[in-house]
Amino acid sequence: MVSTPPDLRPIVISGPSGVGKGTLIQRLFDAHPNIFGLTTSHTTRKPRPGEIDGFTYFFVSPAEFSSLRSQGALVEHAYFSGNYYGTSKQTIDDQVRKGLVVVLDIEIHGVKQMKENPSNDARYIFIKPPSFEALEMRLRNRGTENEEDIQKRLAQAKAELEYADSQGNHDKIIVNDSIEKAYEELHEFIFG
Ligand SMILES: Nc1ncnc2c1ncn2[C@@H]1O[C@H](COP(=O)(O)OP(=O)(O)OP(=O)(O)O)[C@@H](O)[C@H]1O
Repeated sequence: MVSTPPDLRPIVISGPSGVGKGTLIQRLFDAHPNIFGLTTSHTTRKPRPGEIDGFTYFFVSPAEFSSLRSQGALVEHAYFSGNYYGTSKQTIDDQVRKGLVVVLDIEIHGVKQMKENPSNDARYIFIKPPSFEALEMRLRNRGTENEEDIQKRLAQAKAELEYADSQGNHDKIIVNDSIEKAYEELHEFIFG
């Protein structure tokens, strides 16, 4: 049976790096094919071999990115490691037009930018680690970052956790202790 969430607004999922956002989102997509849609970001980064323009990213020049930004075409944008990244209104609208519920996986600054504009009507979910130590262990066990990157991500995680602890910043906070329980809670929030 195809189940559709009762609330069709975009779902914004944030939380520190390594907390399990990607894992939870993948489960959601696998369990409910053709219900959710991901957006395609714009970036000024150069494509890597195998990356496809308009699919992996929309690859644009710094001038094009700046123009999109000044036109207000981006709902959120960030500068990371020498390049700009952003989500356009258009990519969200494209998915909505296909009848899909948009899921956005974005970091704290993006969440703040989206919330500054009330026309970005969305549901905000924060994924929290059971403890800071557990987060550090997950990041290390994942083995995809070097030590410097891990330290950067942990410093950023502190700011994200403080933001999440302030009242009213998210519609739902889920502690990802057991992945099964966290997924159940996510599912209940989205479909309940
Ligand atoms: N509940 C859990 N218990 C233990 N390990 C977990 C749990 N949830 C996820 N993990 C593991 O933690 C690691 C980080 O998960 P994931 O890559 O989904 O994080 P993320 O929040 O998407 O990170 P990033 O923002 O850096 O992409 C993975 O190795 C994943 O298998």
